[in-house]
Amino acid sequence: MDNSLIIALDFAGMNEVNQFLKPFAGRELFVKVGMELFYQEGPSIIHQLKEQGHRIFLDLKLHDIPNTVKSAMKGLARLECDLVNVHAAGGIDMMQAALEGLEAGTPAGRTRPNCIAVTQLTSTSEEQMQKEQLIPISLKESVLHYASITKQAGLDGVVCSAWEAALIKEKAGQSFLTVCPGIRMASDQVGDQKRVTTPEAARTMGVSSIVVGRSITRSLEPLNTYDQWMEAWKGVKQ
Ligand SMILES: O=c1ccn([C@@H]2O[C@H](COP(=O)(O)O)[C@@H](O)[C@H]2O)c(=O)[nH]1
Repeated sequence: MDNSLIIALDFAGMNEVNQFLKPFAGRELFVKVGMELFYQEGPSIIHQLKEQGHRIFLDLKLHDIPNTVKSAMKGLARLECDLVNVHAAGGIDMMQAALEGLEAGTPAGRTRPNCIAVTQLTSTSEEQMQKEQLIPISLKESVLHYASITKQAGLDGVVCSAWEAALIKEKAGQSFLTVCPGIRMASDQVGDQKRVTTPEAARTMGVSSIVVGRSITRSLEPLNTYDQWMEAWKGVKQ
C-alpha cells in the first residue's frame, strides 16, 4: 500500500466516474471513494470499481460512539476495500472498536482492510485549530498526539499532511502509514486546502502515499495529467 498515488473520485455519481475512468481502461488504479460518491451510489460503486480491478480507499471518516463505529465497520468490511478510515478525535476506544468491527466483518480467509485515522484535516490551519477547536498547542503537536493515540489503538497509520509525515514515522515507525492529501503541482489552485505541498516534496518528506483529487479529476486530459503526476511522485518517467 506504500508509494501509491490515490485518485480521489469526488464525483456526484457513477456516470461521472465512468466518464472520468474511460481513458484509463485496462489500467489498475488506486482510487478513493468518499462521502459524496458513496452516499449517492452506496456499496454498488465499490463492487463496480473492484470488478474493474481498482484498489479502493473508502474514505468515510467514521466518528461516533464505539458501538456504532464497530457495527458500521463490520458492515463495511464485507465490501473488502483495501483501506478505510476513522477520525482519531473519536478516541482510542472508538478506534479499537473500529478494528474489532473490521476483524469481525472480514470474510474468512481474507485480510482485513488497513485502517487509518484522520489527525487534523489538511484543510485546517493552526490558527483555525486553536480558535475553533480550542486546542492551545501547535498544529504539529496536535497531529503528533493524534498519531500517537492512533498507534496505541493498534491502527495501521494516519491521514496527515506531508509536513507532519517524517516526524510521525520517526516516532511511530517506518511501517506506520502516512496517507497525505493536500498535494498540488506548483501551478495548481490550492482551493480549500491549507497544509499543501508538491508531489516531489512529498516524496522527499517520506510520505507513504498521496491522495490527489481535483488536480487530476478536473483536468481536461486526465490520463496525461495522471502520468505527469506519477512521474513527479515516483521521480521516474512512467
Ligand atoms: O485531511 C484530509 C482528509 C481527506 N481529504 C480528502 O482528500 C481529497 C483531496 O482532494 P483535492 O481535490 O486533491 O483537494 C478529498 O477527497 C478530501 O475529502 C483531504 O483533503 N484532507
